[in-house]
Amino acid sequence: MEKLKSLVPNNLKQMVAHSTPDDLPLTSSSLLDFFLNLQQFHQIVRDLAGQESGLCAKNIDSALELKQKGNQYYLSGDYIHALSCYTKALRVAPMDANDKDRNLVATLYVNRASVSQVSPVSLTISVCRYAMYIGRIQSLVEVEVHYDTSFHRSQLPHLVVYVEGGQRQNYQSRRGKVNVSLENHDDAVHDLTIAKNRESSLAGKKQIESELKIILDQSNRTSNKVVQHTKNNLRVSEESVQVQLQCVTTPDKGRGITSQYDIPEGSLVHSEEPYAVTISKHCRETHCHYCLNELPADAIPCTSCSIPLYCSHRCRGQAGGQVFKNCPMERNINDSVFDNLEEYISQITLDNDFYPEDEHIFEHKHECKGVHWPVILPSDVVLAGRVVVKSVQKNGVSTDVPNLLGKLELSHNYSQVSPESKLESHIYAIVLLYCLQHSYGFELPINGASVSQVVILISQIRVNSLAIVRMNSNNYGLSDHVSSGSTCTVEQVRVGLAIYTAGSLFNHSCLPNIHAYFLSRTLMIRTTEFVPSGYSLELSYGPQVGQWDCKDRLKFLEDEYSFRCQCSGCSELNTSDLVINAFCCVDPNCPGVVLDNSLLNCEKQKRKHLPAVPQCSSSAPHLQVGKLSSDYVGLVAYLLLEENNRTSRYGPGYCLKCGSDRDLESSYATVDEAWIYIRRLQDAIISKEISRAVLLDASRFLGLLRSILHAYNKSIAEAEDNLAQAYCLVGDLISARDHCKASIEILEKLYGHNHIVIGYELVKLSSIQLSLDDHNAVDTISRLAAIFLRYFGSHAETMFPHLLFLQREALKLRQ
Ligand SMILES: C[S@@+](CC[C@H](N)C(=O)[O-])C[C@H]1O[C@@H](n2cnc3c(N)ncnc32)[C@H](O)[C@@H]1O
Repeated sequence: MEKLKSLVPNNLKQMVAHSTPDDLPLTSSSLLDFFLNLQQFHQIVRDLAGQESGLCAKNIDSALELKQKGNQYYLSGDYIHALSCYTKALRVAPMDANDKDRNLVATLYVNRASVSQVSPVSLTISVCRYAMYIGRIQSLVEVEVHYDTSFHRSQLPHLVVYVEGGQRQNYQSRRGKVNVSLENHDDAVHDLTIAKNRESSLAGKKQIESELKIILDQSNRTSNKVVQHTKNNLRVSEESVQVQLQCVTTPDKGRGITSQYDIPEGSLVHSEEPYAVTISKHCRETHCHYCLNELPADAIPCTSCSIPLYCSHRCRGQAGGQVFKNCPMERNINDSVFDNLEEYISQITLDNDFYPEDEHIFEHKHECKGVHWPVILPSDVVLAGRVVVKSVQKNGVSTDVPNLLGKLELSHNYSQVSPESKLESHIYAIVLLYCLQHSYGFELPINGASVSQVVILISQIRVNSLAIVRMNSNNYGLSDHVSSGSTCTVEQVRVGLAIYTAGSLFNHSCLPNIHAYFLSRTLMIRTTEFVPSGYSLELSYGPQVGQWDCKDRLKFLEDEYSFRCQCSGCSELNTSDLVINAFCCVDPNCPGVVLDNSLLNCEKQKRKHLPAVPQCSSSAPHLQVGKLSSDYVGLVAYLLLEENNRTSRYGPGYCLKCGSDRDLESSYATVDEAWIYIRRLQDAIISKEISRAVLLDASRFLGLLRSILHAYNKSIAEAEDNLAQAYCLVGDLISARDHCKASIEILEKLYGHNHIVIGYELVKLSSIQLSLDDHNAVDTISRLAAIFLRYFGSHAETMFPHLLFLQREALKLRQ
């Protein structure tokens, strides 16, 4: 893209750089004319969209080689590697290739099903997952599914389902394997241990031992993984939205969403399927391209180009614009397994049981054949491509792009974006339209009008798209010998980008009263506090009070979304913003706050930016200065920032309470020095080599930080957290617990006691407490469970399966 940019003549660049939405048809057609006469442009489009140069990896020789390797692994009893080889072979096997007079793809599916003691593992797992859903796991561990060995492409597997009676020889072993697939590692280890004890042959014992080792490895890697694919899918329909929302126009934020009635805390207020989605580039090999959940070992590639991978036939079918009949997820929970089992199995295995529906768009078609552009163009541009294609598919090929996209009615920020960004979106719009025409082949008019619409669309996507995230967990530095597999910290991973038409109407607040999360690709929105009728429902687009100070939040929102935030967090004083990056008073007995110039100015600005109309404030009560009569810091700062009280004594570097002067320059120098030692500790944590000297230095400099920074400064919380992690690693859990608590104490001041961030921090604390057999873990776990319930409601365990483990442990401690 840089190449194309450099070729644009200066006068055209200037014209585009200073364009307004009204000029777009002219600037777009001028740039289009220029590119059409440019050899390099046509070459770039050919490289990006040409199927001949595509990534399509179909190759019969590689497929046969991989199949051969898989067979060798299979014969040697290494089923995990066999499965991996067959899956890789499936990815590259041409659909029509034959091997020994049989269709190669069909053979590979049979081979894959034969893996794991000829029990078709993925099918058994699916059956068990279904059984789990309807509460019949105990009876289903005895189900076996057989493939007819004559399975051929045209002749789908003949399935026999029966309850195992007398054959209990391998029962525990098989159940162990199923449990592994369900990430139910404790049970798997238990089952396999029994199987090993029962197994009489030496070879059999060895094999089970190797499986046990794999499970323990897997368990270490995934025991805390938060997202469970199938559970995600299954639970979507369990809870329905009961609240009637309305779209209103607000004076300072454009359209927004309110409720006509009071809404209790923790209510599900919105649920929506995306209009269009695209997978994050770093997740293309690890996550399903349709539901965005993590891929299982037996992933399924696109049959024609083998590039996108799916977690199931169902997802592949849906990406191909098809839906299943009688979705089993919507079944009555009391349905009998055996009434539905055969039907269920046929649904998850038979491609021909799909049928197309208008609502389901063939998402992948225009990106098929291994073309390069979905991998190379930025995610928001690829998403723009999906929106264009969906519009065309829904409304017909002949319709004009301008009319199609108008229906989305999304807001945009084209007028406010930088000149550089305007030029880029022009270039991307032209390239995208040519790529779509090349690889998808629809008759889309490419002219000034259509290009300008795509320029606006890209701008709309930048303002309105939501990043789909998954929660992932890490071991909190507890070494294996102390962790007993129970430790966990949570981080968010972006797995996709999506447009939700109604979801994009929710405005931003740095003190949000709703929380968005995703089950597969379904957006869920839930209130995190009581919302009175008529109040705005606002989520956070990223930054929140407690996370960054006000000036950093404002900058982020200006840079990313081109608006000056008008939320109550940015226009009313709150304790968090005053203390998050503040210094303390030089008088150790004074609790006052010392701010530098930029922080002080930003806090003073809040008074100027108070909105004309009283806000529907969503701020948590404990953060509102007006209600902070008991919070000394907040009250003092409030009074001193009043215009009347503004004297030079209360400028930058002065304590806002007593007026004592702090030397900011030397304070900054000391803080910088302290951070050198804390960063050394962070590096040591990453390398897991923590020397006593590094630990002692970091502790000493934490003391120094505490003597300079305000007691609620976020850097202290971070340093405390680092020390907690380091002490975990060296096995000093008592010190780890103290530092962890100290960090939480600060974060509670910044975010409020019931914020989800506190929930995640309490997960760490409870892990340490459990490892210490500390009975306070019971309270910590019940507190964090209440927070998760507030943010995720009935989906809490789906989003965070580790919760179940923690609750079980709390129960044990109580007994
Ligand atoms: C995703 S849209 C939300 C719906 C939008 N208000 C509309 O009318 O379509 C995001 C845009 O809403 C406006 N907005 C959202 N939150 C805001 C806030 N806290 N302060 C000011 N403007 C806001 C900005 O113009 C932003 O670019």
